[in-house]
Amino acid sequence: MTTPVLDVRGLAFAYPDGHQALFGVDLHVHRGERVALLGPNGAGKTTLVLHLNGIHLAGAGSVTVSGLPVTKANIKEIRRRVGIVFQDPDDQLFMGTVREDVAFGPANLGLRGEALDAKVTEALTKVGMEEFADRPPHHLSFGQRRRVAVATVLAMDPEILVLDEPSSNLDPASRRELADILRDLDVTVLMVTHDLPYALELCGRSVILDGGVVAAEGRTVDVLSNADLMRAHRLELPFGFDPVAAAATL
Ligand SMILES: Nc1ncnc2c1ncn2[C@@H]1O[C@H](COP(=O)(O)OP(=O)(O)OP(=O)(O)O)[C@@H](O)[C@H]1O
Repeated sequence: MTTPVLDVRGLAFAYPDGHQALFGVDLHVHRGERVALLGPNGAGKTTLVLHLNGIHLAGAGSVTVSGLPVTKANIKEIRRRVGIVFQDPDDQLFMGTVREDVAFGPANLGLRGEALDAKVTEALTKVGMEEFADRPPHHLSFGQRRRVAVATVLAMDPEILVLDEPSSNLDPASRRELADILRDLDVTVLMVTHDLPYALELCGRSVILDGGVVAAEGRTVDVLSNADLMRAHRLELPFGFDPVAAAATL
């Protein structure tokens, strides 16, 4: 087996108020995989994600991205390798135009001129937003802003794309369009989601985090069709949704 792109080992973390959110998490994501991170509210999913690019630093254990440990000293390179798309695109878009927002990261890495323009166009094209390059982000719809947020991260050529609740607040058509975009990207993905059909559609493997530990993992169709496991971790499928039947149509 190759070295995982993302290798989390024994990760434990307590917040400054003493609340322990992670109790020794092991998670491995290999190149080209799309993995869903599932779990009830308060399980520690966001806390884990915030360790992947060094917003939080491990209390115990380690996080390694393509062999490079997430430490203060490596933070710049880690943030190039790990692109996080947060739940609220407004946390990520702060420039006057879409083009400037997408250019911000690669410009910080020293890209200039035509090479920078080409990188911005490439990233916006991947998310179908190239026509909106000169618009102010706050003139876009929520779904369009989420796509631009994805483009700001893709422009950095990340080794792993981490998405926190990518389908939240999207109408059904935007939700489907984003799924089509994500499926076509040639990038390793870790996706936190409560949208279980979305996890099934996009991610071959799912990991359940609960109580700050990995409680189970396996093929998404197997995880979602295990009624006892689902109940134990407060995971609920939409009424009438049959994961085995749905998986057969993918
Ligand atoms: N800044 C903080 N200080 C103290 N405790 C925190 C802080 N942020 C989160 N927590 C606690 O850590 C635990 C894990 O929270 P986290 O946000 O990682 O869960 P989550 O799985 O992402 O939940 P959700 O599905 O609701 O987004 C929770 O008990 C939460 O109350």
